[in-house]
Amino acid sequence: MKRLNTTSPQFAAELKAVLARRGEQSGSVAEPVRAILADVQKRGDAALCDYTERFDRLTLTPAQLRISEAEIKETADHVAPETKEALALAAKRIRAFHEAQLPKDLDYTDEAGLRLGMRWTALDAAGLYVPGGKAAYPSSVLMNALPARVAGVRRLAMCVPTPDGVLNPLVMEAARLCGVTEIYRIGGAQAVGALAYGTPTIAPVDRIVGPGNAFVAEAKRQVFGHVGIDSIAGPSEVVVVADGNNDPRLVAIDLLAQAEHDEQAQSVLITQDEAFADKVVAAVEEELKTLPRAKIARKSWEDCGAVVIVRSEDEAAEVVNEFAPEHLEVLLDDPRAFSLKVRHAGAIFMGRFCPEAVGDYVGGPNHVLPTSRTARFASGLSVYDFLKRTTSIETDREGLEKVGPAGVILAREEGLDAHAMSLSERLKKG
Ligand SMILES: NC(=O)c1ccc[n+]([C@@H]2O[C@H](COP(=O)([O-])OP(=O)(O)OC[C@H]3O[C@@H](n4cnc5c(N)ncnc54)[C@H](O)[C@@H]3O)[C@@H](O)[C@H]2O)c1
Ligand SMILES: N[C@H](CO)Cc1c[nH]c[nH+]1
Ligand SMILES: [Zn+2]
Repeated sequence: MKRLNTTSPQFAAELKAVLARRGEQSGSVAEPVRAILADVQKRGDAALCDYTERFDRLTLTPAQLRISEAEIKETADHVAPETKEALALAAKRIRAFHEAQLPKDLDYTDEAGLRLGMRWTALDAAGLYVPGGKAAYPSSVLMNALPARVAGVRRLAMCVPTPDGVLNPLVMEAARLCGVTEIYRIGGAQAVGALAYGTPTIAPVDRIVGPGNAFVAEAKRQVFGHVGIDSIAGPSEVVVVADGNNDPRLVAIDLLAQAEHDEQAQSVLITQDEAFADKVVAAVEEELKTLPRAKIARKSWEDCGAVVIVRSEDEAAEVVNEFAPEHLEVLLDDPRAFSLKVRHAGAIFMGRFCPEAVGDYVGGPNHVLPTSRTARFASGLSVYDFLKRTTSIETDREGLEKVGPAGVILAREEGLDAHAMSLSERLKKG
C-alpha cells in the first residue's frame, strides 16, 4: 500500500506512479492475449479446448463446449429457495432500473416541412462474458443479461469459465431466470475470441459485453472494431472518500471488498484525517487475519492499494477525478454536494449506509463499470449498449424547395457535382 500526502512536493509523481501501476500490469498481458486470439481464429474449437484444458483444468471435446439445457436445469435445481428469492429480488430491481433507461424514438416535422426521425433498434446478437476464474458471479449474469433482454436483443450467447469442470448452480439459475440458454463453458481471452470471430460451434456476435480479469479486458480491447464492446471492465476498483466520523473497521471492510476480487484490484482511501487513516490501515490488517480470501486481498492491497491524505474536500475531488475510479464511495456529511464535484467515476455510492456492495447486487444500476481510468470517457453497462440508432428524413417537393438550394451550394463548394445535381435536377421537375 502506498501512502501519499498532497502536501508533499513529490505528490504529483507519486500519484502518477500509483495510477500507472495497474496499467503496467495489464500491459504485460497484451502479447499472450494476441497469441490466444490469433490461435482461436486459426484453429477454432480445437484452440478453445486446448486453452480450457490449460487454464481451467477441464478436458472437453468441441461437442461439450456448450452446456446443455438439461445440465443447466439439473444444476440450477440445487439452489436453495431463499437464495432463489434473493436472486429474484436483485433481478427485479435491476430490470426496473434498466427499463427506466429505455430511450424514446424521435419523430417530428420541422418548420421546413421535413419529417425527421431517429429509431432505436436492438442488436441481433450479443456475447455476454461472465467471469468465473477466482469467484463465481451470478450477479454478473443478471447485470449482463437483463439490460440485453430489456433492449430486445434476439440472441444472447454467454461464456463462463468453469474451473475443474464445476458448474455453479446459482450462475445457471441466474441464466435460467434471464432466459439465457446458449451457454459455453469457456473463459478468458479464448472466450472473447470465440464470440468475436466465431468457430464451427460458436456463431460470432455483434457486441461483447461484461467484466473480467486483465486477460478478458485486454482481449475485448483487441477485438474491438471487429465487434463492438461495452467498455473495459477489468479488475475492480474503489476509491473511498471518508471523514473521521466513520467507523474505521467498516471503511477497511469496504476497501477489502474490492481487494478480494483480484490481486490486480485497487482500493484507495482519501481522507483529510491522518489519525483516521492510521486506524483504517490497522483495521485492514486486522480483517486480513480472518478474511477467507485474504491471500488475494492482501496482494491487491499491498501492490495496488493507496491512502491519500488531502487538505480539503476540493482537493479530495481533484484526486478522485485523477483516479476516475470504477466505484466511488462518499462517506461524508453531505455526500451529494461532494458528488457534484466529481466529473469522472463509473458509479457513486453516497452515504454512510451505502457501501459499494449494495450496487454489486441489489441497488438496480449496473455493476459492470469502466476501470483503469476509462471512466474519463466510458460509462457502465446499460440498455444503450444493446441498442443502436437509425435516423430518417422524409420530404416532399415543398420541403426540398426550402432546404435543397443550400445543399446545392454546399455540394458545389465540395466539388461534388453529382451531389449538387441530385438536388437541383429534382427541383427542375414540374
Ligand atoms: N469492472 C467490472 O465491472 C467488474 C465486475 C465484476 C468482476 N470484475 C472483475 O472480473 C475479474 C474476474 O476475474 P477471474 O479471474 O475471477 O475470472 P475471469 O473469468 O475474468 O478469468 C478467468 C480466465 O482467465 C484466463 N486466465 C487466467 N490465467 C491466465 C493466464 N496466465 N494466461 C492466459 N489466460 C489466463 C483463463 O482463461 C480463465 O478461464 C476480477 O478482476 C474482478 O475484479 C470486474
Ligand atoms: N464489484 C464488482 C464490480 O467491480 C461486481 C461484483 C459482483 N459480485 C461482487 N462484486
Ligand atoms: Zn464486488
